[in-house]
Amino acid sequence: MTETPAVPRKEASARVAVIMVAAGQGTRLGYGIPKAEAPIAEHSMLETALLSADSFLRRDDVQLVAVLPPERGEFQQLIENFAREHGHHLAVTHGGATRTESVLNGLVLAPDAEFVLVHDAARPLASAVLFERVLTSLEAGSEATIPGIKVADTIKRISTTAEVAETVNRDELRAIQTPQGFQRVALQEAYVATQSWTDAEREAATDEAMLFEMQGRPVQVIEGEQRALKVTTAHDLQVVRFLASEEQ
Ligand SMILES: Nc1ccn([C@@H]2O[C@H](COP(=O)(O)OP(=O)(O)OP(=O)(O)O)[C@@H](O)[C@H]2O)c(=O)n1
Ligand SMILES: C[C@](O)(CO)[C@H](O)COP(=O)(O)O
Repeated sequence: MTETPAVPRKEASARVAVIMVAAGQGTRLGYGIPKAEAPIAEHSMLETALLSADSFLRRDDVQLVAVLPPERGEFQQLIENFAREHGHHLAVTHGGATRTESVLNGLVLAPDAEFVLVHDAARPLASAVLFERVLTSLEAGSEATIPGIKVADTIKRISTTAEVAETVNRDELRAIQTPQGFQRVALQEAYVATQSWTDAEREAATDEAMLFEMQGRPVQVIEGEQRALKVTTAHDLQVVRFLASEEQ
C-alpha cells in the first residue's frame, strides 16, 4: 500500500461544488477493493462517473470535491492525474465511516459555494445533462432538488410474515437518484439540525434529501435518468458495464 497524501488538499472556491462521494467499501458488491475502484471497461468506476459528467465538471464555475477512501494512495494519485488531464478543478478529501460523514468531509472543502451537488460515484453513468438540470432547478430558487424515476414494478407492502398487506399507488412513488442539489447554506443548516438527532435517526437518513424532509423543508423532485442506476450488487455492475460498452 502506498502512502496517502495528507488531507484536506485545498479548499474549493467556485460557485458550484460537486461533492463526489466515493469512499464506500462496497460490501454488497463484494469486489474486494473499494467499490469506486472497480473497473468499467478501461476505467475505474469513479473515473467513469467523472467522464459521464465531464462537460459539467469542466465548467469554470464548478469545483469538484472527491471524497476518497483513506489509505488508497495510488488510487488518489490516479484520480488527481485524471482530473488534471480532463480540466476538472479537483479538491480531495477522505471519507468517514458513513455516507453522511463522507458528505460532511466534502462540504468542509466547499465553504464559499452557492450550490452543492452531492453525487454517488456508484452511479457512474449519470450524465452531464442531469447535473445541468439539477443546477437549473436550484438557480430557479429551489433549496433542494433531487432526480427520481418512475417505478416500473407493482409495489406491495408486506407483513413481517411476508403476507401482502397492500398494493401501493405507484403514481406517488419515485426511485431517487443522485446528483442531489442544494443551496449550500440550506444543506449546512440541515446538517446542523441533525446534531440533536439520535444515532438511529441519523443512520435512517440514507440521502441528503432526507435531512430536509425530516425537518419539514421542501424537496423538489425532477425527472431522473434510467442510466443513472446505482451499482450496489454484482448484477448492477454487469448492467453498467454492458451499457458503457454499448456506448463505446
Ligand atoms: N462511508 C461511505 C459510504 C458510502 N459512500 C459513498 O456513497 C455512495 C453510495 O453508497 P453505497 O452504494 O451504499 O456504497 P457502499 O457504502 O460502498 O456500499 P455497501 O453498503 O455495499 O458497503 C457510494 O458512491 C459510496 O462510495 C461514501 O463515500 N462513504
Ligand atoms: C443516495 C442514494 O443513491 C439515493 O438513491 C441512496 O440512498 C444511497 O444508497 P445507500 O445504499 O443507502 O447508500
